[in-house]
Amino acid sequence: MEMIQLNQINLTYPSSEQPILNDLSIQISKGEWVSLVGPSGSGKTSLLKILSGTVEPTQGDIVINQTNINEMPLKKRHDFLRKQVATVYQQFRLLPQFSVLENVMLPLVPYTKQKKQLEQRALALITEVGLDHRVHHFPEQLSGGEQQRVAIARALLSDPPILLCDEPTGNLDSKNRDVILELLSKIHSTGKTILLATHDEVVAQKGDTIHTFHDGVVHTGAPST
Ligand SMILES: Nc1ncnc2c1ncn2[C@@H]1O[C@H](COP(=O)(O)OP(=O)(O)OP(=O)(O)O)[C@@H](O)[C@H]1O
Repeated sequence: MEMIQLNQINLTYPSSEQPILNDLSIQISKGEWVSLVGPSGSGKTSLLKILSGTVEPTQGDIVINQTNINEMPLKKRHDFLRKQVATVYQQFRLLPQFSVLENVMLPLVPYTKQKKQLEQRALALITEVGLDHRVHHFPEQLSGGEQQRVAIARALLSDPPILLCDEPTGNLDSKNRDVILELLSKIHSTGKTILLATHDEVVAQKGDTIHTFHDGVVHTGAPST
């Protein structure tokens, strides 16, 4: 079953004339792990932003989980995407003044009355990423790899079927990279669909499919075995 369909997506940012994505059409199955590779500036982050609703394409249809999101009013679209998609960033993006537990809980605090249940879920996710001994630490007290594990727990809080990862290991050494890849593999095995942009060949090879971006178009291939 298809989880994501992108039909003839075009993207030109208002401030430039150069199209970033040119008639891009890709289908992604439920549970697929897709690597997005290609030179800097080729549009990988832009595509992830289109899927998280932070950038609107100039043209084209986006169908997520059988729902055409172009046809939705803005607020409904954002509510829908909040449940379907979560993003993990290269820079972790944790809030420094909040503890690990608070960072993981925060995205759903405005939407939840049952704070105790939310806390229990956050604690379970923190344990799942192997950081139960760091629950009350603050981001600056954690290594980069640990911070990224917190960010992954935060992304999983709403149990979204789709995880977007933008260069998630770009700030990590190879040992921490491997820890994050192992964690993502575990998450993938629970049925999540993963789209991961990377410049790291080792990371790209983890995908079931590799989409290579170049000059606004995309070539699709399988990882080498
Ligand atoms: N808000 C914006 N307004 C104008 N141009 C933008 C905007 N965001 C990105 N761009 C441009 O769009 C192009 C694609 O950027 P994008 O970040 O999608 O590339 P990328 O493949 O993810 O690059 P990298 O591998 O360096 O992260 C770049 O030339 C960038 O400068």
